[in-house]
Amino acid sequence: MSIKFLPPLRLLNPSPPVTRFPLMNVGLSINTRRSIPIFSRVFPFKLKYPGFSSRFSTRSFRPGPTGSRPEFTRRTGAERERGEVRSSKSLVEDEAELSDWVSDLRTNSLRGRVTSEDESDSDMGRRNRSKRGPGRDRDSGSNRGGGREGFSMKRRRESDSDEFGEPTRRRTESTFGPPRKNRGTLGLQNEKRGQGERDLWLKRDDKGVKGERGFIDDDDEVDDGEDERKGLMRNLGGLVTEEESDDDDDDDDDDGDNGNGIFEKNALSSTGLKKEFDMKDRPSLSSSSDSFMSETRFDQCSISPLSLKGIKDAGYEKMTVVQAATLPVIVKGKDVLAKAKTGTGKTVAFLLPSIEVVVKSPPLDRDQKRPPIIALVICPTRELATQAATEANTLLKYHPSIGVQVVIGGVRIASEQRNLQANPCQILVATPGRLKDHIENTAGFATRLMGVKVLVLDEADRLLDMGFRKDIEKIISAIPKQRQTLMFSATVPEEVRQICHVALKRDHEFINTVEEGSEDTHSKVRQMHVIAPLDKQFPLLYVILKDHIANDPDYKAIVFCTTARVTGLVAGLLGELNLNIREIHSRKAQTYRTRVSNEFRKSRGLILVTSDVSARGVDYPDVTLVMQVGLPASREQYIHRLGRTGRKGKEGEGILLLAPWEEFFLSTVKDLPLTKAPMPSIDPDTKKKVERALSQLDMNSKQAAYQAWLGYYNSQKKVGNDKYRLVELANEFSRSMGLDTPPAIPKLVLGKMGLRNIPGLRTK
Ligand SMILES: Nc1ncnc2c1ncn2[C@@H]1O[C@H](COP(=O)(O)OP(=O)(O)OP(=O)(O)O)[C@@H](O)[C@H]1O
Repeated sequence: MSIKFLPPLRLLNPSPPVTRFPLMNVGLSINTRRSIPIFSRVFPFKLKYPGFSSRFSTRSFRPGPTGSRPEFTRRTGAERERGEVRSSKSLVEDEAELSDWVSDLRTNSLRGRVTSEDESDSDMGRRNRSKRGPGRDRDSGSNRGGGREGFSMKRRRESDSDEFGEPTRRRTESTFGPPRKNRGTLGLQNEKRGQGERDLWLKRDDKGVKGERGFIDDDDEVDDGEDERKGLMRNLGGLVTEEESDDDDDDDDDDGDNGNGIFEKNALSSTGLKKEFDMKDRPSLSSSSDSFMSETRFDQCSISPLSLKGIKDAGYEKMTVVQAATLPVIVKGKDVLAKAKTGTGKTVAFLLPSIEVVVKSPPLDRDQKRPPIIALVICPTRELATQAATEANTLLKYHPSIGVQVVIGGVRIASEQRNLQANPCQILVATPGRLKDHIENTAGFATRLMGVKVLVLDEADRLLDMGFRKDIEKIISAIPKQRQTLMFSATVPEEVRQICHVALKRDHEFINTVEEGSEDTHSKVRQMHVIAPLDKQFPLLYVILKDHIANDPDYKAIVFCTTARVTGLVAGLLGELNLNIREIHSRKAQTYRTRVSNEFRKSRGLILVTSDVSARGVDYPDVTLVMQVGLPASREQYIHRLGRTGRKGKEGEGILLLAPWEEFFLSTVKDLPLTKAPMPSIDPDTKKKVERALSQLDMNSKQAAYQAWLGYYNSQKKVGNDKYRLVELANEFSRSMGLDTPPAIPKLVLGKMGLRNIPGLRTK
């Protein structure tokens, strides 16, 4: 048996010294049976599937090899200064604050505080807002984390009107010559894409999700500022925590298990250390090295017969690579941090074992006043949460006694409360802000959460970034420590590895299905960049989209923009240019977002113009092109956005449109096969057409876009550091919208941005 070890560099890659995570120290006595070391050293991962490392690696994080108190490394003052490893500090800064929060919950929950069913969401929202102070709200839509939308202090309600009416599909001529089949947008090979994908947007009316509409009321729009939080991730380097959860770590180290078929050898030895893995034990992969499918069938794993029936009905026979790699480990009860490329079936990978935990739990007693929630799935966006709940319902087809519900921002909390009471569920899918609202305001909810046995953080790196982490910490403090935690993402930057102890046990497995030396993106997705000054970008966007449409009548494109307001502007422009577009961003009502999302899922011949609310996880089948206009907030965000195409091993195309001064971004993705595209030409007619369309756009939308643009780039260190240059660039953007004079910005907003008295800005 040949055993491959990972390169020494990686073996010498311990996490930073970690201290006891203060959150875990607060009044939750439940299931805490042992004291936890104050410091622990996270040991290098172990290769779990030797010889298989080229396909995926798995790392086990453990205390010292002898089980002794782990060592820790002291940091020098200089290191601290550089912020390489910051001293252990929760984002919930005051430990006492968190402690009070939790004990308050307990008291209220035990008292059975009743929230009036008539209490409107807005009332509650107001109350919460005032409690949290301005700028603290999340799912209820405050502007947080640096004012991605120009620091507007107040969110506006938006009507739920469809601005674009019926599709206006029009065949257009290709800028690069006559319409060509089998040619990419920018002249590259473009084969016909697979058709007839199963429509996964199944609805089950007998379950909590009831499609989307069942839970979504019409009249309350609040946006959760998802856009506004992006971009913070990159700053995590300076905010890395050393804290560690103080979970027990040996209970899960059970000695192998009984019936996990092919994965039997993956058992842990009685010492808690892994046995080496034999090549023949690894899940075999389908013949194509690029395939996301494995050769392992679901029935080869210890899954309940009813779940297997559900899987079969869903059309799944074999596991995807990430499912085959994680399922056996998860069903043994281990905590798992898993990395797998976009569109490769991570949702099923965490839902299926979570369902199995519910199956093994005592059945729900309908008369129980506060039936426990057993599996808690947290997703960063509403669309993603709804999608995960829908997938759960698909898998639960033959488990009529297991219920799923979703709680997300933008929906009346009172209606969610009614549903939670009327249809007790064992699986809850939630966005963080709304979940926290329920913990604080829904009678008996905190008690129900004490039944959680599995916590899932989907898009884990996102949920642990600064925009969400504080809420996640609070949520974690409200559920039992003795639980299994699963974290999944297509991107797991080192910073996240270092702070994952916020949620995971020390002995968790890191299962990385991205082949060693391979990119984080799919080889079947052609990636190109176009560098052009701002004044050329709108015409270029139009030309590229038109060319794509001409090449592929079955096109389905997504255009990502930097902020919600810029998205609104671009959507307006492309609509004015008679392209068949829809728009989704956080400034749109949730009902509208849901409707558009569903429509786009089913459609062809449509362009979705969106902010980063659609960047992660959303599974739109057969997207042919992903365009990213302007600086992506981070390398991770670039990868997730691109991942909306090329799902399930299909082909796709990605084009990144940057200004020359944004070219520095390319260095952050230089390991990805991103090539320079031939510069499309803009004929004078096209130029005029775009100018005319711009002139038709509402001034308010231009003003809002300008302010948002300024806010976004101000928050991007590389651009925002030089305020003078930033303002010059913003005014260039303003001119690109056809404005001779840049719009005025309220003084207060400029003050918040740190841009007062910068020449070139107009104030009001
Ligand atoms: N075993 C399977 N066989 C075939 N298709 C599958 C299987 N498991 C999942 N899928 C399908 O694969 C697609 C992508 O799955 P999913 O959305 O979970 O990907 P993901 O890895 O979570 O992507 P992202 O990183 O973008 O969130 C979905 O349409 C899903 O139904």
